[in-house]
Amino acid sequence: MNIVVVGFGKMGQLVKKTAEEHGHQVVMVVDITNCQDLDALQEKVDCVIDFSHPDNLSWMIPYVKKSGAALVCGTTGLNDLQRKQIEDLKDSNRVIYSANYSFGIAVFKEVLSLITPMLEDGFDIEVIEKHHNQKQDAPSGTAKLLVETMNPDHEYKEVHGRNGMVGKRQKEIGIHAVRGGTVAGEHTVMFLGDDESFEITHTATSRQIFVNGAIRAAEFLMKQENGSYTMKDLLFKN
Ligand SMILES: NC(=O)C1=CN([C@@H]2O[C@H](COP(=O)(O)OP(=O)(O)OC[C@H]3O[C@@H](n4cnc5c(N)ncnc54)[C@H](OP(=O)(O)O)[C@@H]3O)[C@@H](O)[C@H]2O)C=CC1
Ligand SMILES: O=C(O)C1=N[C@H](C(=O)O)C[C@H](O)C1
Repeated sequence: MNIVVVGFGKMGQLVKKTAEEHGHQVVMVVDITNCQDLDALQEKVDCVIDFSHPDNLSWMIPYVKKSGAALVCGTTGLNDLQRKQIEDLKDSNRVIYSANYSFGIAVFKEVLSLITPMLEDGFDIEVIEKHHNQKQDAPSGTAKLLVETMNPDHEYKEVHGRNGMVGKRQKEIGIHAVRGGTVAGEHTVMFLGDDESFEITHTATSRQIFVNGAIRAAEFLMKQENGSYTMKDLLFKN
């Protein structure tokens, strides 16, 4: 597969290395400074893999539409319009967006879909995410994804941190972001009841799990028709 890697930070560098180890060709590494050079690229591009910054979407979306390349997007901190622009590619391209390409989080999400309705009465929900001190967005895209999964109809108020005279807890999900050191990513959902509580934690001990998932997603897209896919599709179809 011929791949264009967008962003050459911590993730982009590992995506290039791992894609090449899988026998794929990284035909260009692009960011906002050289994206205009894509037009001169001789090779056909099969897939664009993006782990960078939301600003890159302004040129990336027109590029994938024009070229027909598949898109694997992992950049977080997107606004609603940017999420919709990615989703809208389903009519013209093969696309997958996930705030977390690890298989553990894909399974975690399925578990939450199953158990949250059972715990609605009597358990308070809090989410804690921990990341390295270079992370630019908060809360993490994964924390948002887990909250969306538990709160599809917005029945719970989403409360980011607490400070001051906040009053008694309402029907809410508390979301807390911790930043420090080199933590690759940890997400905990806590269910706190009367005289009992439990929590589920996913810990990434390196970024390689995200990269492996993203490359597997790209390989999966190569076998699909145009459409928008999710990590759940990879769990059950691959
Ligand atoms: N979905 C998933 O599984 C995962 C998602 N991520 C997400 O991937 C993204 C990148 O993470 P990571 O590699 O750790 O971050 P880095 O900061 O290491 O790299 C970010 C890249 O984006 C570029 N960039 C920064 N600011 C801008 C801007 N304003 N406009 C255009 N490009 C910009 C940087 O270029 P320069 O070096 O020139 O600043 C760099 O190439 C983040 O959104 C992160 O949350 C991360 C891990 C897993
Ligand atoms: O920036 C990171 O590092 C990560 N970002 C993603 C997120 O925002 O959820 C995924 C992962 O936790 C690492």
